[in-house]
Amino acid sequence: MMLKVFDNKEEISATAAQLFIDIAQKAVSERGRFTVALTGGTSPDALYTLLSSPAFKDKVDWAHTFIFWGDERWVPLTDDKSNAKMAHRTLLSNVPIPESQIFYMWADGKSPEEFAQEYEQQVRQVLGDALSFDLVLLGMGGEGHTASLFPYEPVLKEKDKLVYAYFLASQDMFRVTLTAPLINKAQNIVVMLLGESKAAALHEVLEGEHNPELYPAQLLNPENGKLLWLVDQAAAKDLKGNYNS
Ligand SMILES: O=C(O)[C@H](O)[C@@H](O)[C@H](O)[C@H](O)COP(=O)(O)O
Repeated sequence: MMLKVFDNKEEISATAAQLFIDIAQKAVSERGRFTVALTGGTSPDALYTLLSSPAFKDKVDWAHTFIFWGDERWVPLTDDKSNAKMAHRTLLSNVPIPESQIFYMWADGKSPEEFAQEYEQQVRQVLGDALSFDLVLLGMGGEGHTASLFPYEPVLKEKDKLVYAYFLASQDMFRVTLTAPLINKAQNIVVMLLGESKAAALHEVLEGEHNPELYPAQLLNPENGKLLWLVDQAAAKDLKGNYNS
């Protein structure tokens, strides 16, 4: 695990954009394609905008890029609550990626559970036996959830399914999420988080007792890949360890 602390969102976004490009270029040169799971929330919008800007856009081989999501709210893509809507507006509508290589976590007229099974098949088809994303981008909520791995939900104990759908009663909506076992097969997991509201949870996740039921982000533990936290000073303020050395 590595953690880097930055002064502001611009610096986090610029670092994440360069990482995205480096990982994409390495994946395409070694395996002929780049597979990435995007994240929602407000943390990645500047990253997505940067990636689609003239300075960065041509550095990613979009024709060989496959886009998935770490999690999604079960709402139509036009709904403001859709994680994909923001990614589409800031990134995907501005880069030359084939529509067939964008795997939205939503389909009309299906149950979320049925959809999750189909999404798992698509993940298996694209990732092959290794089931390893080149990059999984994530955020973290102020109570320690990541993707749609929310505290005390049965999804936290899922060992077999790669993609899981369930009704999140506290938010009165269905969620679809990659499970921890799949996320942990990734080559690179990058978690971006900003703001004081994340500070207590970040401290507990990284330095508190192991209790992933309460702090699901503790489930992030890549099998062979790397885990990198990109955080701002406010989110890092309760950390005791020295991570920047
Ligand atoms: O699906 C969701 O409810 C959100 O996408 C959520 O998981 C978000 O990613 C984190 O809470 C971090 O949010 P911020 O990036 O806005 O801090």
